[in-house]
Amino acid sequence: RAPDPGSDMHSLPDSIIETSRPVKLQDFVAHYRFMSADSEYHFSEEYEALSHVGCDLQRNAAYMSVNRPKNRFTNILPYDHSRFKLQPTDDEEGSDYINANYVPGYNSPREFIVSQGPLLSTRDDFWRMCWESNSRAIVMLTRCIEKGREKCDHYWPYNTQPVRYGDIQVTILNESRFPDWTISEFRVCKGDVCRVVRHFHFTTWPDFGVPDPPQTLVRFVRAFRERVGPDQKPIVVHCSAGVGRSGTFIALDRILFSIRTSDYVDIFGIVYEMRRERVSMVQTEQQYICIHQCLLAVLEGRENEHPV
Ligand SMILES: CNC(=O)[C@H](Cc1ccc(NS(=O)(=O)O)cc1)NC(=O)[C@H](Cc1ccc(O)cc1)NC(=O)OC(C)(C)C
Repeated sequence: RAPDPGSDMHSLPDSIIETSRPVKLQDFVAHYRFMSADSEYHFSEEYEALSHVGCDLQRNAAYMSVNRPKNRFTNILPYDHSRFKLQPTDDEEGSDYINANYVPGYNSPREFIVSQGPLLSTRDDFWRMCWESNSRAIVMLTRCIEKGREKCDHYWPYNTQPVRYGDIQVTILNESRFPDWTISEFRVCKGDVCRVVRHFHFTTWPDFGVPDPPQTLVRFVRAFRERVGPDQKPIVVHCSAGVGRSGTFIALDRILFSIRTSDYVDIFGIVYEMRRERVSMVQTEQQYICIHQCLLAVLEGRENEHPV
């Protein structure tokens, strides 16, 4: 049973810290109705039961004075045990640091590298992370500017002219614009070695909010997976802080894989596992409910439904 909200989980033996709440798929519609009743009371209780996950984990690298300016937000800091480490440059303290963590997916315990939206001062590090991890896909879930505030640096070229980010040169090869996302291919080169990296940019997901309608997110994940197979990893995922929208996207991706082979779905367990690797993954209760609404739409055959 989950500890009562507000209790100090450090003092609880692992044996009673709840880590999963599987639901039989054939019961999912009834489960959703139960959780939504009484102003979503049971969704609130379940989401609150996740609130302390990860609070025992260390973030020492993030707190180093040389690294603090590399963090976009003071409260979104990567755990030491799962953080992505850049290849350090000789004796430069903090040169291995970027605000990013490995996060498990359906296909691998390190399927995703989840990061904050690059800052102008860290975008060279971001490209170094993409290169050193050999990632061939970047999922971006925020706009660069939202309501007049910078949420993410424009870390890729504005046109087809090549741009250098440290030792990495990026050139846009092509761009396909859709109503809710843009899919581009970049040529990414380091010295004479070049790769193609695909960029999946969801452009209509408000910060702290949910896609409207939720099916839009299902269709985005489908469009992404039509182009990126289960063997292609790691996949870099970011939004602005790299927790709310990024966690919601990864949770849905895992669920859409799992329902192909399992009679059960464990949304609580998926979010629990992600939060052991990166703080606040799925950052609002409405995002947690949105994951359920996406699955409901899929199970009821409504994923391609468009609002009238
Ligand atoms: C609720 N807002 C936040 O937690 C954001 C970080 C954040 C998280 C998630 C998202 N959404 S996203 O992950 O989907 O991009 C955006 C921003 N944090 C800040 O704005 C923090 C303040 C804060 C808010 C809430 C909290 O519990 C602790 C500290 N401010 C902050 O870091 O100020 C700077 C940018 C001037 C250094």
